[in-house]
Amino acid sequence: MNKIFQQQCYIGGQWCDAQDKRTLNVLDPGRGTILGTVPNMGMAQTRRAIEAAEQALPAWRSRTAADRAGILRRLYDLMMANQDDLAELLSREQGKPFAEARGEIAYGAGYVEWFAEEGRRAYGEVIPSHATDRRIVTLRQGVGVVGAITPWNFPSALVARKLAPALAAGCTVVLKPASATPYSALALAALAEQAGVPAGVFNVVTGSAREIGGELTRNSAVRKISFTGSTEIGVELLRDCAETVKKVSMELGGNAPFIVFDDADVDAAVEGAIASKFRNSGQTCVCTNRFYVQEGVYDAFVTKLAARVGQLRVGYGMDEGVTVGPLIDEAAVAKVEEHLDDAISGGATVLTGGRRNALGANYYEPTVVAHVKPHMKLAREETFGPLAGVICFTSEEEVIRLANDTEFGLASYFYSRDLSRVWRVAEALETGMVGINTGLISTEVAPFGGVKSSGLGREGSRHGLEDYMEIKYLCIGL
Ligand SMILES: NC(=O)C1=CN([C@@H]2O[C@H](COP(=O)(O)OP(=O)(O)OC[C@H]3O[C@@H](n4cnc5c(N)ncnc54)[C@H](OP(=O)(O)O)[C@@H]3O)[C@@H](O)[C@H]2O)C=CC1
Ligand SMILES: O=C(O)CCCC(=O)O
Repeated sequence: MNKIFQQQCYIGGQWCDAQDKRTLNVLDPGRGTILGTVPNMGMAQTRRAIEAAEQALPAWRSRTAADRAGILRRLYDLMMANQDDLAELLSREQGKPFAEARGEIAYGAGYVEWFAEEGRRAYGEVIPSHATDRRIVTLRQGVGVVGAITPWNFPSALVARKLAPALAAGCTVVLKPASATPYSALALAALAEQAGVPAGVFNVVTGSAREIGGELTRNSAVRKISFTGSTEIGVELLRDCAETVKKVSMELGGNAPFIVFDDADVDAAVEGAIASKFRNSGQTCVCTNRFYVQEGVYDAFVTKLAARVGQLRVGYGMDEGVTVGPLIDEAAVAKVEEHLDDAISGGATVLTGGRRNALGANYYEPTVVAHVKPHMKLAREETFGPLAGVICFTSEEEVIRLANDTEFGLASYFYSRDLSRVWRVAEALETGMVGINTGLISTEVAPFGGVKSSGLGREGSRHGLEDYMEIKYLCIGL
């Protein structure tokens, strides 16, 4: 554990403190205790990290793709060899159950392995020419220095999902991880160092979001910003990136609908609902935020869902058998309470849960509420917690209108056994990702991303590499 538990930042291949030695405490959300500290850096040290990334860029981008792939492959091996230690660190700083944390490490490593392979296939093209004395060729080249900003809900996998395509494409990276969960990112930097990632190719800066973010977005040496987090901050970053016309990837908030039609397999839908709603205690941007169940199966679905949710075991992430950990902080618990109070005051009924858990301030019981109405807060705003509100609907046309009646467009889910309906509904839903008869859609081989206010760009799949590359067109006179 000692090798990967780093409490310093990583800049230009050196582990370092803030210039003025200021630090931030990092808490264990499950116990409220202090896990350690990290440097509280600002603008000057971010600039230094960008300079280190700029200096490392020419040598890194001129290595062969196979060479970069070999280093990424070693990083993948190291992540898997250290899976348990990484998972424990992740569980302690973020709160998710250890088994889920192990899953996140493997999921993140999957991106590293995928992009190690995909980087070798960054082909250009030869285009039939418009003139007999010219030839047209395109090259795909890495964008340059990348600024990456990641959230606390997947502190390891979301770093890997940005770092791996960037490095595979020949870019260098300055990362600002979430202040609540910096250790998983610093652990990846330690493993990247062991894997042979050269000094300056991957830099991690912790501290003031405004100062670090401000420098990353305004510095003209940074050619791309890749952000995962709230829509509010994403919009601010987009505005700040406009001045230096950076390429951007934005993976922002969601409000995923989960629709169960009368012809669905209700038991399968209940299992899908558990996976999609209660993963990471409901703190995932693709988590279901509102359930729509058709009138013919409504009662059966809510009864079975409540019974199944009642079996979930709330507890400290590192304790055996725990399936739902704490939320990240008390503000997150307060948001769940606000959404539940709003629903109850509008006539919704609690079927299970509906209160804080005695384990501590950040724990909340997994909750199911029935007779929810589409105008209620829990159906309009991202709850980001273990609260499942179920709305009854009558027709396909009505539910499509309700599902699309949101500024967000990240993920959606539906259950149906009617093939024609499957195509109709999949095409009509205004989201970047649709889970059909499944509640789990995340994998490194598929393009992850949203439409509308849920973001720009795709992560994972061959499209994920594209987001870190530019096309250069060569017109060759003969
Ligand atoms: N799409 C998703 O996966 C996520 C969505 N959310 C949604 O957002 C809500 C709020 O969560 P929150 O953690 O506050 O999300 P934020 O968007 O505030 O944080 C995400 C990341 O952005 C950083 N950040 C914050 N402000 C700035 C800034 N001005 N410039 C540059 N970087 C900045 C944060 O740093 P720091 O930690 O230092 O503040 C963190 O690294 C959640 O309840 C949820 O609804 C949250 C997380 C992930
Ligand atoms: O919350 C997110 O940003 C999504 C990360 C989890 C996933 O990839 O499914």
